[in-house]
Amino acid sequence: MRLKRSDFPRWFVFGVATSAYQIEGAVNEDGREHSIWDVFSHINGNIKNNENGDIACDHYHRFEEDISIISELGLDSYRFSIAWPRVVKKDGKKNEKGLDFYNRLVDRLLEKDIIPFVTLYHWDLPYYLYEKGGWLSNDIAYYFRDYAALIFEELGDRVKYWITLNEPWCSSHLGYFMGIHAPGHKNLNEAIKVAHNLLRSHGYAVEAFREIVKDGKIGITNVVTKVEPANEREEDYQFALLVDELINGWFHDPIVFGRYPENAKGFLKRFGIKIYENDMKIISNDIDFFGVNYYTRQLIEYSPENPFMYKQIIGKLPKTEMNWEIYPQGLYDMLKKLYFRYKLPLYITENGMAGPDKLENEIVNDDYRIDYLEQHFKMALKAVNDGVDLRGYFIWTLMDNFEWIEGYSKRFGIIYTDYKTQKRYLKESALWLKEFLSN
Ligand SMILES: N=[N+]=NCCCCNC(=O)[C@@H]1[C@H]2[C@H](O)[C@@H](O)[C@H](O)[C@@H](CO)[C@@H]12
Repeated sequence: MRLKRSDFPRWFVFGVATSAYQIEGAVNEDGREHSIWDVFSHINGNIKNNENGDIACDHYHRFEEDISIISELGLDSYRFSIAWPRVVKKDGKKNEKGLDFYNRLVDRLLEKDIIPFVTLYHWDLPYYLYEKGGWLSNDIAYYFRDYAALIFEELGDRVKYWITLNEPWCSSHLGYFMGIHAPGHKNLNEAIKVAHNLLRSHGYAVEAFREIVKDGKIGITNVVTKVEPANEREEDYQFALLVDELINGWFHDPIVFGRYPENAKGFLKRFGIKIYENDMKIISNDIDFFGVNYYTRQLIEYSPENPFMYKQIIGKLPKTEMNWEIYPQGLYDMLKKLYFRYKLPLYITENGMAGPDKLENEIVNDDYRIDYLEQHFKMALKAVNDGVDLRGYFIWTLMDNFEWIEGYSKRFGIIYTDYKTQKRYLKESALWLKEFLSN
């Protein structure tokens, strides 16, 4: 039975998502300062083919065209992020030209009847703050609060949906423990401290938001991975529960319950990791929704010979170009788990896949992406019908863009980006989406 837009409630929002560093380019234009990703991507070996976001999709100059495509597809909303280095200069003063770009972007969206959903931080920390300690410094929360307040003042009259942070798990664990994201540190103690300062920063921004944007809604977006035992063994089950707390609960519980998950805390303490509990009152300032970025599941197996006594197993389901299993059931499971545990409205703020997309005669036949999206749409609808207060779904992503350490080798877009010409081509999935949204 073919899924139709009218199967969803009328108020359900369909959107598409991007982030500043992945699409804007113009990294040295109009006084933009450098971010930790500008520095990290220019260090040889960090990014596949030593690529970087210097030009990306040149969205800084092509945003009108890109918004026209969003409008042409019939999407309700567009989620994008503000580049902190573009709007606050090293001396702390605001960068008028940077703010002007986002004002024009928002105004264009509103002209086209597209609801702006703004992410304040999607990983591009100003490098001048990193030099002062960055997310490791207690003071970062006050810098973030001041940056957030500036943006709320600037755009809050027209933007009513806000996300403080995108995926603090990635910023802390990939950036400070695994070292594969900027700034490339490999220290679990640092990662846990960074996670705490990210949550503190989130809390201070929410406090500022309540004073400045009285009629707005604010939340935080976490990547939510379904964690399952690799086998039916009790130990696998126990470690799956633990990993679920470490990667999911760690970034949700403090915001709703004002405390970190117990098992994960005990587990980290046994490895000598210092746990921070200050500012839990600020961290647990009420929010209006959780953003859910869903991609796949993780299979966990008890493995005593490993330092953390477990290991991740690669499952047997069909995979995307990122080698992530395609597992729509996990989306449904996690939407139910999040909603019934935290009782907060949810938006799927990212879901999508990297595919082997080839442009031939100006066509990209990505029927695998149509199937992926339809399967995940169905799981979202199932969750809504089962009582989950799910209010929208944003596809990751609008157009192929800079996929972090994968550079431009991975294509997640429903629009194909030809980086040589900067031409945009609607993939079959975009044409399918347009048809889906039209009925
Ligand atoms: N096992 N396992 N894997 C699942 C863990 C995925 C972690 N990466 C993300 O969530 C990033 C998120 C980011 O917001 C966006 O900027 C990225 O472009 C997408 C695609 O990569 C996703």
